[in-house]
Amino acid sequence: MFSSPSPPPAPLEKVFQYIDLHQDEFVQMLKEWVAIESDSVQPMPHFRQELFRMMAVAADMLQRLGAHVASVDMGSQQLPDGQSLPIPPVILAELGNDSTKATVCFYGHLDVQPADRADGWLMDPYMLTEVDGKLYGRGATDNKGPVLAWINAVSAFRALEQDLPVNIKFIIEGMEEAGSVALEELMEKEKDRFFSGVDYIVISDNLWISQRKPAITYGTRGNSYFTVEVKCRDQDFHSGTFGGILHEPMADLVALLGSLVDSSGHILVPGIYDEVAPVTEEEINTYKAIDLDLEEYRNSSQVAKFLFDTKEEILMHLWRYPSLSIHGIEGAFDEPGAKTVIPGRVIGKFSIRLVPHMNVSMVEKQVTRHLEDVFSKRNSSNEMVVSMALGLHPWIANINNTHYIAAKRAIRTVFGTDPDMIRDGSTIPIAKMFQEIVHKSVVMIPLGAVDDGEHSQNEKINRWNYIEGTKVFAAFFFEMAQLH
Ligand SMILES: NCCCC(=O)N[C@@H](Cc1c[nH]cn1)C(=O)O
Ligand SMILES: [Zn+2]
Ligand SMILES: [Zn+2]
Repeated sequence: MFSSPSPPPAPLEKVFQYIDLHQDEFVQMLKEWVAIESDSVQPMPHFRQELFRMMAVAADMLQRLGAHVASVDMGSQQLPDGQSLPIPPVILAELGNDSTKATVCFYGHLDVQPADRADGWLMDPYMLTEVDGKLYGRGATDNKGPVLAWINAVSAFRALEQDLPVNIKFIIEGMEEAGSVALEELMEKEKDRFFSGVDYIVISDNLWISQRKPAITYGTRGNSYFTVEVKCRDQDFHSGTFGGILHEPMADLVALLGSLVDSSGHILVPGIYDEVAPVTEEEINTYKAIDLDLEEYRNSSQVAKFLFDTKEEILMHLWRYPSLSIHGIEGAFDEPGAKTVIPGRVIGKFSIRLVPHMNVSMVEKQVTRHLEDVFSKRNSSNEMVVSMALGLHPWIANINNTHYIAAKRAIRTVFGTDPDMIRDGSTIPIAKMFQEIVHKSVVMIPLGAVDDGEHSQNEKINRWNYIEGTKVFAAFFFEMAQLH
């Protein structure tokens, strides 16, 4: 699949050698970062302390590299149970201020998803463990490895006393997995200050679609997340005493949830597909060019059969069509055993992944109207309340922008192949914020392979991806300077 990469341009040769020679140090650094339990999802003081420690370690490292570093106080987070927890600082750092050079800003996050050995990890999730070139540990690929790869690339130039080809800025947060709490306000505040001199944004917080072939990401879906509450009363009922004489909340809710999507994945909410961008022939050709082995993908996902049979259909339904997922029911009886309960109040949760040019508030109206219609036909005496808890916009970029060209060249230099040009079916809300608030164009340069298992048990990054990814970032600095 790959031709062997031609030798890197002379200025990069030493940098690549340096990266190869120092790879064990880079892995050791990742080990130290993974050992910090910077879980932003579980609202416990221990994890918050770890998050603060993580941000301090990163700030210190950037300072030692010679960056000017500000750790911005983000205030506190009010939790639904009344608890208030401090938000870890966001790092805004800059290295170089040469007006003749391009300024590239890297966004990353150092918080992680929860991880517990008892959930099925084969090793301590906070002890980076290498097996067959795979570096297992929570945060290894999401997102500590890629953040470190960017820093390693900068440090290689510094150690060799080579002039950095671009000015670098960093925005690094510690609450991404909890929804990037308070980040939007910071971006509003900083758009004419920290971000004013930035030319391009790079994010490396997603994965390739292949195990071996690199990729560049130019779009993500958005998400509108709904809750639908059906309530009879605040207490449960005995089904022997009340079964047969009630409109049961759970029966209403199951009918409501069952009205949303059919067995072929088609969303049944009227009007929902109206604004979806029409498919073009040119676009279909881009999906054809992508190197996806459907059988390998299906097998590694442990799924018997997908809803669609061809690569093009699968990619389109992941990236450029909306999808509706039902996530769970709060208040439902979900324990083992045969409890004869009728839940008195239940809350269903589902979300719709949004694509260009769907509009969040239009989707909110369409979903609410549809659920009200279905509910009214049931003549239920229960109360129903629909709310949209999250409304995240889809993001799509122009792949002809300079930083896309630089990223493609950098990947070709390191891997000897052109990248897959991909979109991502999930949501990285900050990309749209950069576009809408800061008015900067984003390129996503993922480093991890499709089987890295972000958010899952046994998350890993391959040593190869981590080290070659470090070279990609170094080559990217060089290519950006050539194109500027
Ligand atoms: N590959 C990057 C994944 C980032 C991610 O998991 N984002 C979340 C964000 C989100 C959307 N709705 C609620 N949170 C995702 O689920 O897409
Ligand atoms: Zn992430
Ligand atoms: Zn994540």
